[in-house]
Amino acid sequence: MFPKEKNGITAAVNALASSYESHIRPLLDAVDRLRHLKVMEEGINLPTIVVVGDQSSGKSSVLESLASISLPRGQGICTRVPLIMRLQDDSTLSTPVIHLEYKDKRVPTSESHIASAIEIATGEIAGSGKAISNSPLTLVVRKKGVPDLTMVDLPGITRVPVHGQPENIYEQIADIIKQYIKPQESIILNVLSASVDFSTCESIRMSQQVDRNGERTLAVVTKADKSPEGLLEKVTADDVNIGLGYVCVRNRVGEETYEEARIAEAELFESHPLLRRIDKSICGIPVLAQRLVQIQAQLIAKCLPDIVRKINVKLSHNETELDDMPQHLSSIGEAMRVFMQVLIRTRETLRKLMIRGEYDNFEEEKEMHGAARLVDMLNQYKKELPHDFPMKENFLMEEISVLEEARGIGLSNFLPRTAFLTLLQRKIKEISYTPKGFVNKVWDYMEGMVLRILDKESENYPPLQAFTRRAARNLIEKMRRRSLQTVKEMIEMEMVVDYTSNPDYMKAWTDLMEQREKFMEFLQNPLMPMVMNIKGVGCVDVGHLRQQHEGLADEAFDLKMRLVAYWRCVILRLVDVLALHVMYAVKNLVENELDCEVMNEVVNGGCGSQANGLERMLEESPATTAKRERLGKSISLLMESKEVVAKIMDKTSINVV
Ligand SMILES: Nc1nc2c(ncn2[C@@H]2O[C@H](COP(=O)(O)OP(=O)(O)OP(=O)(O)O)[C@@H](O)[C@H]2O)c(=O)[nH]1
Repeated sequence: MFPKEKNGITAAVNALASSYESHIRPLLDAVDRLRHLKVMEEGINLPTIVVVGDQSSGKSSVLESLASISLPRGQGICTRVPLIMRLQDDSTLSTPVIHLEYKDKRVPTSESHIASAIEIATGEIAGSGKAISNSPLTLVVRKKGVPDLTMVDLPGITRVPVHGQPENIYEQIADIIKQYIKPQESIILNVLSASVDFSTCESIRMSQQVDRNGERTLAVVTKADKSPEGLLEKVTADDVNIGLGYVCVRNRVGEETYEEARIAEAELFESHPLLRRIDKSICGIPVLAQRLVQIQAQLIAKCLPDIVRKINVKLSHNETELDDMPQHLSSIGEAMRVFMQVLIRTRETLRKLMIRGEYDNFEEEKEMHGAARLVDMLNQYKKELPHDFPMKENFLMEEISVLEEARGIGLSNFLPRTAFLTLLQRKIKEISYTPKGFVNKVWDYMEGMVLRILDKESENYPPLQAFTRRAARNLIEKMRRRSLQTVKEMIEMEMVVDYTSNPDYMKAWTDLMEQREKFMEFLQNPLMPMVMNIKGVGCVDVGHLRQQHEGLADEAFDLKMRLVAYWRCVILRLVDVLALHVMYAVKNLVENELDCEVMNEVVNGGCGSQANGLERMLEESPATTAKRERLGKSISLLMESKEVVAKIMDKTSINVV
């Protein structure tokens, strides 16, 4: 499929270029355009050939050989920033056109100045000295006969910091390398010196961490001229699991020209007694160039559909996020419109939750099921109220002592009303804390509900929230006070007036009084048991009434039966009236009062020098502005990227599956 090696790199690459120009070039241009657009900052990885290797393994020399240009080279750390090297074959050029791109700058340079230009640029990015940086430097070389390749050269891995290097240099370099080799879209070009045992190479250890089976790793063995012994055995044994295979090379040595270097390399693998035994299909820079061009084309074709998908997903995600962001308000009119929407939505949500019992948006949040929670609170309140007339002392003793104190001169068969009222008041006082507790509970709950809904509906406008929260709290306090006043009046009315039109009262009393005769018989007949089961009261001991209180017992029994019958009406009234009051107040709050209170606070709240709520809504928080800008930038970048990829998809036969 690929042309066989002819006389050196130029011939081979020319042949490649003519057969693949129409396919590889546009794909490469598209990927480079995406790289230039910094689409990787959006979390979209691009197909990349990443050059890694231990320090001084010969990475830069390999790149130099491929490009036939001089890069900074030597002992110690030379590559201090990721160097993206873009080689473009341009047969129309008689002299190469070279430039560097970094920090939004484009710096033209020439073949003879390239090394120093890179050193200057590296210094600007990473600072002078030996420090390293993660910001890349791009080198674009347009030259006749170079392979169309884009590769990233990374700083060499060093365990021991040399003088002037930070203590954590290893971690810093390892982090950069991992970031580049981790994505599945990266091909790892692992540069190994023939003079070392491959299994001890740090770069092998690192690439194995991200590419266990070596499927994405190609090894280039340099310095074949310096250490030819055992090289054939090493690449044949493949102890370090290199999936894409090995290519052995000899780079330029000393002041050789690139032409001289290629001739020397060809001779070396042709005539050296140890090296000539190595298969020619894995020897020399021209072979490496062919392999890389082939791998790169396959990689791009494989990755492009996924890149398109990722761009689309990211784009629609960012567009939705931007759409969901609060609208930037520029006039009071706009602020008013948005505020009214907040009010309307709040009212509708509360209406559903508190009145209609529709919980569609809060299905899982039981505490938000307002109408049902109000019923729970009412049931609990009902349970806490004593349904039977409370009795503390022995049966009828309290009634007898009250009757004794209420005696006056008059006919003895009239039951004194004051005795009835005294006992009633006493018992109502005892239970008065229960209705108070109930209304407090209701308004505590309502405060939580109203604040939560208001906060949710106005979450995009934090300055508005301060006003709406204040209004809601004030209103709930007002409603709470009103309810407590209602409870107070209700209790007072029960204490001063004994009245009911409920026919159940007379029916119940008559029913209870039918036990009177039997009760008197229990008192008068010493043979009867001491304990009697009285309807409405339960099993009671009556022995203490036999000797001393027989005279008043009959009257006290009647009084007790009236209280028992009436108590049921009182409890019913305390429950019913308060239930109606609470439901009415909640409905009123939702339908009318909340709107008025919030509106008043927002429009008139910030008196004097302070801005009112609507004016405050016009102020956007710096975080929101920054987010809006970031999303806007990201969307235009992704749209541009999408266009770049769409064009290339049209030109080639690659489809998104
Ligand atoms: N004889 C010989 N020397 C080589 C070969 N390849 C590289 N060298 C020499 O090895 C030294 C290190 O090479 P570089 O290309 O700078 O190594 P590097 O991996 O880029 O170095 P750092 O970026 O500093 O990690 C240089 O002096 C090169 O001239 C080769 O194939 N044969």
